[in-house]
Amino acid sequence: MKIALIAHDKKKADMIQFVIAYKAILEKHELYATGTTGLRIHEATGLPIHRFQSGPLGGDQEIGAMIAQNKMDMVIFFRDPLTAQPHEPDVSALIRLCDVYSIPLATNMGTAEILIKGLERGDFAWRKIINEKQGE
Ligand SMILES: O=C(CO)COP(=O)(O)O
Repeated sequence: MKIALIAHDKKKADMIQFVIAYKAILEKHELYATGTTGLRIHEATGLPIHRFQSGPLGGDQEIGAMIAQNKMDMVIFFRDPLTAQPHEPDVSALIRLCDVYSIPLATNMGTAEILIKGLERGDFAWRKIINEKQGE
């Protein structure tokens, strides 16, 4: 499964903690991230991770484009709800596309833990069925 990991600056420490805690599960999947989040995760865990542009430079939109092509299976996006982002339209667009395509999305640690545990349990096998139908 293809999983996108994104965190705003004040949430990056939470994201690293999360990836370390669930490394054994996440390492079985293909990981993608916005630029700085991906770099920080890679430095902290050594996990291979495909990095897009930094969020403010288009990274959210690149991940959105993958969703629109049905090439992303899950998004974990630790947003900072207390800081204005210069690229807020991109953030909203990414969240909107998750809803358009019914892609599982967690925007905080509590929900992310449930998604990851569900992933390990096989709750997202339906995504594989959709991907196989597309010949992925
Ligand atoms: O801004 C972001 C998401 O909206 C995250 O981008 P970075 O991972 O490059 O900091």
